Amino acid sequence: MKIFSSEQLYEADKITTEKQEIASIELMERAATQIFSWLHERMQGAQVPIHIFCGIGNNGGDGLAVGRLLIESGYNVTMYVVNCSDKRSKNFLINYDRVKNVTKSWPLLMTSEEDFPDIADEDIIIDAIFGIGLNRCPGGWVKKLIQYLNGKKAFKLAIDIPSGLYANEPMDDVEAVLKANHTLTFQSPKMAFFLPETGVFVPYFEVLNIGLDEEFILSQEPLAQLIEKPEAQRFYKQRQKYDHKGTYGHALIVAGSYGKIGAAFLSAKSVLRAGAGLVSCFIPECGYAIIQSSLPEAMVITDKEDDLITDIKINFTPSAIGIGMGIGTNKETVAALEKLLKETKSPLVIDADGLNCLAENKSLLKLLPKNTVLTPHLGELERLVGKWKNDYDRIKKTKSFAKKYGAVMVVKGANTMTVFEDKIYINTTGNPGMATAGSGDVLTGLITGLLSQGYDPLLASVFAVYLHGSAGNIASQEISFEAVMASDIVDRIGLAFIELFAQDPMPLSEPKE
Ligand SMILES: NC(=O)C1=CN([C@@H]2O[C@H](COP(=O)(O)OP(=O)(O)OC[C@H]3O[C@@H](n4cnc5c(N)ncnc54)[C@H](O)[C@@H]3O)[C@@H](O)[C@H]2O)[C@@H](O)CC1
Ligand SMILES: Nc1ncnc2c1ncn2[C@@H]1O[C@H](COP(=O)(O)OP(=O)(O)O)[C@@H](O)[C@H]1O
Ligand SMILES: [K+]
Repeated sequence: MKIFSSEQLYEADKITTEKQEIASIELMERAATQIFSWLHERMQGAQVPIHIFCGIGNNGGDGLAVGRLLIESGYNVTMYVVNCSDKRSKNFLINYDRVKNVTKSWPLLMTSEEDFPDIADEDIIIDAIFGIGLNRCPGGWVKKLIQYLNGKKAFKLAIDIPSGLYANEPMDDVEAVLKANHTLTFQSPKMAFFLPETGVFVPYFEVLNIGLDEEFILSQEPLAQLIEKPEAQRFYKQRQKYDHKGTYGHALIVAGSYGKIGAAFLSAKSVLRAGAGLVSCFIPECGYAIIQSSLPEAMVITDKEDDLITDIKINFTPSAIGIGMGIGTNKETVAALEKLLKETKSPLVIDADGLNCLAENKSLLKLLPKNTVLTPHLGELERLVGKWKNDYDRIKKTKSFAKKYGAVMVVKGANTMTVFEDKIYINTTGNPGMATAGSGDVLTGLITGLLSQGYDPLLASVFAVYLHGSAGNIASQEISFEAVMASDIVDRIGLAFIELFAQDPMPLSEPKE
């Protein structure tokens, strides 16, 4: 699924009404009907009080239209107009009149704190105050209203976007955003849903297709591409009957130091689970017996030093190299990394201390072979690109870093974001159970394993991130978020491959047109 900007959505809206020869009020009715159906399917006529807070723009118009449809079906609805300005939109006014025609009374007008209504814990709040047309920070009593609603336990459903958030810009005031329980958004998820600062206001969302012009949508370069199951399925390369282990490459993992040999174990195991034909681990001498006995499928080459990596000597050309997990940032190790960067022709993934070595020795960055994959978490990213003002500034900095060094940047976290050239891919799998020691090592192994099988660096990264999150999801479903360890993730990579092509259970009801 593609993520579009608010500007693109307004344009799509305009082109759709022109091409389909419909009035924009009809598009609003489509949108409102979808929201009504969503609610009706779940509420089945229940007389739970529903409070709809409508702004004076088209988001408010949506709210009024939803309210009217609910009332016509016998629901217990109260509508409020959050009268923050006189500039009511045309479609707001049409729906305002329609409400009057159906209910024989006007919605309640709110102009100050005195108008805030009582809301019980069991009630439902619908937020139609501001949509993607928010153009300044909600202030005064409107901000207080948002805070008042946030203080209520009632279930909060936001239309299009929680009020106070911009679709694709940083928010102004964290205190002036509605904390929605669920958001029903039109046509395309918004960028704000996937970034840590703003995404907390959108714990769950669904996209409603309101039939905007397909041709226009397809012609647009999105802000980002969301990676869900259908996209991931297309990445998968089928194995052929006469393939042999040579077909899938001989990968190299360079990892570990005294006390951190586990990083080599986890990443090398992950390389094999990803499907590489062979894996060799280059580790300090002290890890030899550990890896040989814990992972007999892997071959082991050791450094001349007992507890550090100082000189990476190998006698084969790896099909891919994953380097950096638990290696430390010792001077000799940095020198070993520098030599490898200068000499290798293999596709490369650099993680963890490998990234810290680069950050502490920025002159090494210009040695990065083109298309090298870097997998920083936010701490490591900051050491590479410097401090950022907000999530959008971080994206900008990551993009320019990726361009400058020709790197594929895999920025890890919830909704891991892969950045390459001008493109952004946002992952949808994974869960907080994966915030555990070594889960990043497993990801590096997975990327290395896919590179080894001939996936190109960008594809290997985006696909590995998806599979890694999916393995984490399977693990947490089995044993809880808390109990997941990196070993559990690595051992479910196989199930993640199987899940990729598993049929989803039948939906409860047929999708609506
Ligand atoms: N294709 C689409 O994208 C469709 C969009 N629709 C709805 O239209 C919405 C966008 O509507 P609008 O462009 O009218 O914008 P909004 O309804 O989001 O709000 C903008 C209005 O509020 C005012 N305003 C903005 N920030 C304010 C603030 N901080 N304090 C006080 N007033 C403020 C603006 O001046 C403007 O009058 C979408 O979010 C969606 O809900 C739907 O009706 C259907 C189609
Ligand atoms: N809240 C979360 N939701 C989804 N994925 C997460 C979450 N927290 C961590 N992860 C994933 O877990 C991995 C953690 O990697 P990293 O921070 O490098 O850990 P380590 O250094 O311990 O291996 C990343 O792939 C990250 O995307
Ligand atoms: K809203």
